[in-house]
Amino acid sequence: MKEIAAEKALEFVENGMILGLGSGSTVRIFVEKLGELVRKERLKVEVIPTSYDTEILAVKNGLKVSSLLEHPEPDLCVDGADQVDRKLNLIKGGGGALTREKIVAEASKKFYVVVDESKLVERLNMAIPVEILPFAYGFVERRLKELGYNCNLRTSVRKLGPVISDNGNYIADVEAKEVDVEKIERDFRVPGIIEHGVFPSEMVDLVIVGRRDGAEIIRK
Ligand SMILES: O=C[C@H](O)[C@H](O)[C@H](O)COP(=O)(O)O
Repeated sequence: MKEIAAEKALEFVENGMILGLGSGSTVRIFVEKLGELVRKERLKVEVIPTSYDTEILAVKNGLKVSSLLEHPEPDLCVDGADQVDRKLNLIKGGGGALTREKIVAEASKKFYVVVDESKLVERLNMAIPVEILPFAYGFVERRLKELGYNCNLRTSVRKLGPVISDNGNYIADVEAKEVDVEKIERDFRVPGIIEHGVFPSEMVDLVIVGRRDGAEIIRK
């Protein structure tokens, strides 16, 4: 179903485009398919990856990697999500790439999200990935606790200590009693929080949902 969503997103790619590339398993499929398309159709496309993972994959698939310095306004950003609600608010950052993802999504003229149907939820309800400057961690944890949130530093069985993001920061998964998008935007304005994984629906142009029987496009 991820493949169906990725395949559909390819239909929006045009010759000459600068494409923001998100991160995660759905985007990985999109990147491989994009590489094939660019080779086959000899398209001139440049990409701006949002993680080392996507960057390496893009290069291996023959895509020309660029940056926001050269192209501060990409034409289209394609990215996955961990959860999507009915209004098209998202939670992202399951892979810890949320900060660069939010930057590239916001910089781009269009932001399209590719998900399989398991990501659609009535209400956002998972812990929110948050990128935190290590220097500030103790303070951020305390402040979030005062505001009623539970902060869990992300760890991995393959590494001692906290997971470190591509930007050299900690990633925490923050439990909220309720994911109220506007409240999160207010509450998470804490010095030391670099970015959080709630992407408000205003950022999103459309969501492509891969289903067993084909792709569904949800617009706002
Ligand atoms: O940090 C990771 C990203 O936000 C991903 O886009 C998100 O976790 C969805 O990934 P996947 O397509 O693997 O479910």
